[in-house]
Amino acid sequence: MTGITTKTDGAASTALAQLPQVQTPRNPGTALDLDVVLSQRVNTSAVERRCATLPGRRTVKKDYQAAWLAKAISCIDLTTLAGDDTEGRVRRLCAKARQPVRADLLEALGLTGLTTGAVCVYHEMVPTAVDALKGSGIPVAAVSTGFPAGLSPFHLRLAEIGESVSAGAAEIDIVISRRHVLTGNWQALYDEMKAFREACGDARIKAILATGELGSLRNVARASMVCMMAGADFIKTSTGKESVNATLPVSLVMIRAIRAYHTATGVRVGYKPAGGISKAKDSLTYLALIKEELGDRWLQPDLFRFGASSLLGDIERQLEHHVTGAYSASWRHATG
Ligand SMILES: O=C[C@H](O)COP(=O)(O)O
Repeated sequence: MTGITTKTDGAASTALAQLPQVQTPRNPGTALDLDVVLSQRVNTSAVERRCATLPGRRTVKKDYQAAWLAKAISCIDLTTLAGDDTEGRVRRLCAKARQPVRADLLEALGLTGLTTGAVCVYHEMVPTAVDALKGSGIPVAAVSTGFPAGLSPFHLRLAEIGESVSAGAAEIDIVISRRHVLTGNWQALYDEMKAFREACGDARIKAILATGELGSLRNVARASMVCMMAGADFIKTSTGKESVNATLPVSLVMIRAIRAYHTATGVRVGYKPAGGISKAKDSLTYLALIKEELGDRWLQPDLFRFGASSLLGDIERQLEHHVTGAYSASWRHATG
């Protein structure tokens, strides 16, 4: 991905939009340390209190908001994961990933080089996406391992990863076995995650925890830690198919696990909230949370992504409002 430049005024907007595009080293993982895993505890009411104040307290306005929204776009894994996906739909999505905002709005904002962070599809659509994104530098992410339930035979889940990597996917979003978390079988979760990581080879691996199915925030914290110890490059909340997907409390717990892992190992693991994030305002809240809890280094696409199918359309509407002062109907902004 190329660097983003923007004409919007202000040091903060410049700092946000122009941090150098880098690629963090991969997470080599550690041995499974059950003492550390079992020491993960969550004060649920404190987490809820912190999250309740966040959306109202943190608002950015005018040019700063435009710069933050451009930042959000650069961190979107633009996603289509539907049973009726076609090559045509995936090609339209990829065109949108290459140019996420209408040309006249980009021109007015003085934005150049803006793309989404990746395009995320099912395995069958990987070759189409790879072809459509050729030369753009935008990676293709494939959901894998029997997504979304993760209940297909283990050897097939490993083979699926290999197939997607061979087809050109640079990122693999795996789903963990929720039952290993629900039964406290941390060794099984670690072994599974490690095997998935090995099957990925050079492709970056995102571990989808499906947090809405893990029963408690404590389980979310422990599963996050085990997946990072087993070498996850990213931890991701949800498939988008659970009845509860990304939430701020779950995000705070996962982000703090990432911070603890970084403190212990020096390794930066990425974070991807996914599922149900469709409003520009919500994207700003997530960016503020990351900035406050992890710092600016995590506000780069190599360490932060939104998994979202419809967020981009709302961000584009907000950017149009920023430029013209008027809101247009959502159908005027093609989202693929
Ligand atoms: O990983 C991405 C999610 O499946 C997208 O969910 P969404 O359609 O609710 O944005």
